[in-house]
Amino acid sequence: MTAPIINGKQVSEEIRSQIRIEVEELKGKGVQPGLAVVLVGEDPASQVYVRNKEKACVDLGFYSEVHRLPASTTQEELLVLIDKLNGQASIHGILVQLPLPSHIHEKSVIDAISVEKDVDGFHPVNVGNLVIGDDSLLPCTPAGVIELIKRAGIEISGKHAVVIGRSNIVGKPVSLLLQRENATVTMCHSRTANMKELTKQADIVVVAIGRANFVDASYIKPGAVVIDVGMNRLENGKLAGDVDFASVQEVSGPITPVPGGVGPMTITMLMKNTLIAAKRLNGLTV
Ligand SMILES: Nc1nc2c(c(=O)[nH]1)N[C@@H](CN(C=O)c1ccc(C(=O)N[C@@H](CCC(=O)O)C(=O)O)cc1)CN2
Repeated sequence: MTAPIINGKQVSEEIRSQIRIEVEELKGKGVQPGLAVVLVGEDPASQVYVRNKEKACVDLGFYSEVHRLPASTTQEELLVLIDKLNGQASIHGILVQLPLPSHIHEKSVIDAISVEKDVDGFHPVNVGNLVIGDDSLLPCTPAGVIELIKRAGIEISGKHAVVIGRSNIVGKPVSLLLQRENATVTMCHSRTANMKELTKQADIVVVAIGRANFVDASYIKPGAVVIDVGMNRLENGKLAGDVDFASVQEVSGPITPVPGGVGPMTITMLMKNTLIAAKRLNGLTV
C-alpha cells in the first residue's frame, strides 16, 4: 500500500482562511497588516515568488508594497530603503527576497531589518530567541514544516527525527523547532559518513540537502514520516524535491510531494508572521 500524501496546498488554504478572519478583526481595530517585499534584480524564480507574495497580500486583505530594484542597486541604496521601511508605520513586515546579487552582502542587509519587522525570521536576534526558546518571528519554511506535520495529526513528541541538511535557513532552524516539540533530533549533512544507518532509525525524516532525488527508499524505515524541503529545477525545467518520491512512497508513512508540499507553506507562514508582527507592533496580544 502506498503512503498517504501530506497536501501542503490544502493545509496552506486552511491556515489562510484563519488569517483572513483575523485580518478582518484587526481591521476592525484600525490596523491593516502591511508587508513590504524587496526584490533586487531579475532572477526569474524570485520574480514568481515575489508576485505570489503580492497576490497573497491582496487575497488576505493585507496592505502591500513591492520594491523592484535593478540588479545594479548598491548595498547603500538598499540599506537606505530598509531604513525607510523600518520607520514606516503602515509596514509591519519587511522581506528582502533571496538570493541577492553577489555584490550585496546578504548578512548586512538582514541585520539592518528591524527585529520586530523581520518576518523572514532571519535576523540574528530572532535566530537567538529561537535557539533559547523565547518568542520570536520564526523562519517561514521551517515553521511550515512543523505546521504540516502537526496538522497531518502526527505526534512529534518523543519521536526520533533526522534532519538532512544544516543550512541556516532550513536545516538548523527546523532541528531547533523539532526539539522544541520534544523530538530527539539527529542532524546529518553532506559529510555524514553513516547517513543511511541514522535515517533508517528515524520516525520523521526532514530532507533539505539541495540535491534532486537524493533520498530513496533505502534510507527510510517502513512507516516513517518524510518531509521534503528540496526544490531543484531540473534541466528539463521540471521541479524535483530532494526525495525520490515514487521510490520512498512505497515504504514510508505520510510524505510531502514537490511541488505541493512544503513550498506553498512558505508564503502562508510569511503572511502569518506579518499578522503577528502587526499585532505586536500595535500592542495587541497574539
Ligand atoms: N527572503 C526569502 N527568500 C527566499 C525564501 C524565503 O523564505 N525568504 N525562500 C525561497 C523562495 N520562496 C519564497 O521566497 C518560495 C519557494 C517556493 C515556493 C513554492 O510555493 N513552491 C511551489 C512550487 C513553485 C514552482 O513551481 O516553482 C511548491 O513547492 O509547490 C514558495 C516560496 C528562496 N528565497
